[in-house]
Amino acid sequence: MTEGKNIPNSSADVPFRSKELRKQSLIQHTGLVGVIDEGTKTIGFSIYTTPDFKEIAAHRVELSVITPQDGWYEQDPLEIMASINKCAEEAIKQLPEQGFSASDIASVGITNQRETTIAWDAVTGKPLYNAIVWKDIRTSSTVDQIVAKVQDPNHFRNITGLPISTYFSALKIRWLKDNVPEVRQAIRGKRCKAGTVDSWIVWNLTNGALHITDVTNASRTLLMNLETQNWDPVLLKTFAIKEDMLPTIRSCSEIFGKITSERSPLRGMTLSGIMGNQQASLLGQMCVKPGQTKNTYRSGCFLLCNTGDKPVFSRHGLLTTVAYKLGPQSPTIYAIEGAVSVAGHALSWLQSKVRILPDSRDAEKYAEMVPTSGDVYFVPAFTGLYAPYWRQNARGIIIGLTQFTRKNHIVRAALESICFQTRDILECMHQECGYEINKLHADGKLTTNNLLMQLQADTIGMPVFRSQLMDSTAFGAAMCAAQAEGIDLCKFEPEKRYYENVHYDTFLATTTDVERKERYGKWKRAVERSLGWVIKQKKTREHTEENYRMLSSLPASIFLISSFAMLVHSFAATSQ
Ligand SMILES: Nc1ncnc2c1ncn2[C@@H]1O[C@H](COP(=O)(O)OP(=O)(O)O)[C@@H](O)[C@H]1O
Ligand SMILES: O=P(O)(O)OC[C@H](O)CO
Repeated sequence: MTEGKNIPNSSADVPFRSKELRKQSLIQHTGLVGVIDEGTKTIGFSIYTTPDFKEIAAHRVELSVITPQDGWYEQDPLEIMASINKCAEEAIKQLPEQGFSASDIASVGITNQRETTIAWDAVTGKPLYNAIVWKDIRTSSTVDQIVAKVQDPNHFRNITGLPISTYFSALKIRWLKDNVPEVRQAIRGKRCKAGTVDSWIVWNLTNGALHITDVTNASRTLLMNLETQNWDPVLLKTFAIKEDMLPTIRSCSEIFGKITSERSPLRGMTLSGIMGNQQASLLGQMCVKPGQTKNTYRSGCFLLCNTGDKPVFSRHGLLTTVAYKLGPQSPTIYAIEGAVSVAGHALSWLQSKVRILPDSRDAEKYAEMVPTSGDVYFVPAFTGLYAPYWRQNARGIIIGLTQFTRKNHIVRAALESICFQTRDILECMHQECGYEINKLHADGKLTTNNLLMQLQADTIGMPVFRSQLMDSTAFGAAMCAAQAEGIDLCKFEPEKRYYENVHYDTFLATTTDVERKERYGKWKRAVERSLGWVIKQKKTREHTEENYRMLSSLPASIFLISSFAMLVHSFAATSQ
């Protein structure tokens, strides 16, 4: 296990968070709330005052990614827990300086990367395999087979709100079951537990007393029925997943239990919030009315539009998902979502693989050195394209190169690709929901890039409001945990601006309709050329690293046969 490197506490950089302000505002505080923010790249623990939600302490570390093969992304579940403990410990150390101590933390919330799947042994508490990360595409061939058979990638959409895709947890659990002998053995012995990362964290923090997830995370598994908000029997049978492996689905905000792990610096504290990270940032951006839309710019981009208490089902490739349910008796609020798999990740790629960028943070400086992208278009379809295309067979292209193209043009084209992909989704949202989306809330680390924000406004022709509170995700999760019944550190009032010091920077479009239309048209042509590049997916058993030795002991046909069985069942089940 490798421990990630520490990241400086960003709260220190935000001007309004002066020590004086913090001290003045300490007087009326009622309690603190801590948030575990388990992102794909970064894990953090932040501590907020209530009821005004100022971040007074935080620590973040980077999480390693294991990429044994092209398209495979894994993470070490033990590193996830060790990093959470480290972040909590370091953040708590900062409290005395603010006049607080760990005992002032009245409640803890969790927000996490969604879909990423872990299986573990309930007896030993040990993971049975690495976490399979959301963007991993090892199950592509299974998806292709299912889609070919049912003739429709949207076969389960009316139940789950999701298309059949490698993105979601069901296929990952199924892969673990079919390919990891330890998982099969644990299933036979009724010792196997599986779930998204929130479930793994809760299991560890409570010494195995709780195996739960919340409705936002569950809605990303391709196993939850959006209407009943329970595991759907048809889907469980289709993927041959036993319900006893899975966590119980709870609301996002209620007292779940106490943290009891002796390894956790949070021991003794109450766990009262769980939310998928993109839903948490929707709440953190206060997008609580139908039509309000946010985009979080991180490794990927995630656009969510609140659709109120009715799910809106997409005809154009968007996902229908649970936005939040702030208590067992509270209404379920839904959202429609478009996910971009590669956003900031394209910059990381230019930095670490192509090496034309010293650091992702230099992207703005590099791109500003040229006035345009020189008609270069970059479609970063490294693992296919998500919404609205949902094409696994797309691959990345950089097109429009001439002898005058410089690395700066490519960096600028990478930034523009983030903006174009965002526009693709916004156009869909407009068509699906009929809402007049006329502004976009932006957050996430990448939004520090002013040029990106300006290019975004110029690409969509509407204002972009960048929250100065870069971390809307943790803020949303903090509100969620703090408002739980029995914790009552705040009352969730959508009209109220909890963060009175939060300001937005506004970026207004400077382009004409004609310019936008022309450039977007070229983007669409570039996307066209990226589609269908992969003619045949690699077989899942073509593995290269020692980690996968267990695969080689498998009869080659097991996965295919079992996939076929799934299909037969799926047909039978869904045609009833
Ligand atoms: N200051 C910055 N300027 C530009 N890009 C950044 C900056 N910081 C991070 N990024 C990009 O954002 C992505 C990581 O965002 P982060 O929020 O840490 O991760 P994740 O989404 O994986 O949890 C990286 O791919 C990186 O390229
Ligand atoms: O950790 P992030 O910001 O990359 O978010 C990942 C998403 O939750 C995946 O659906």
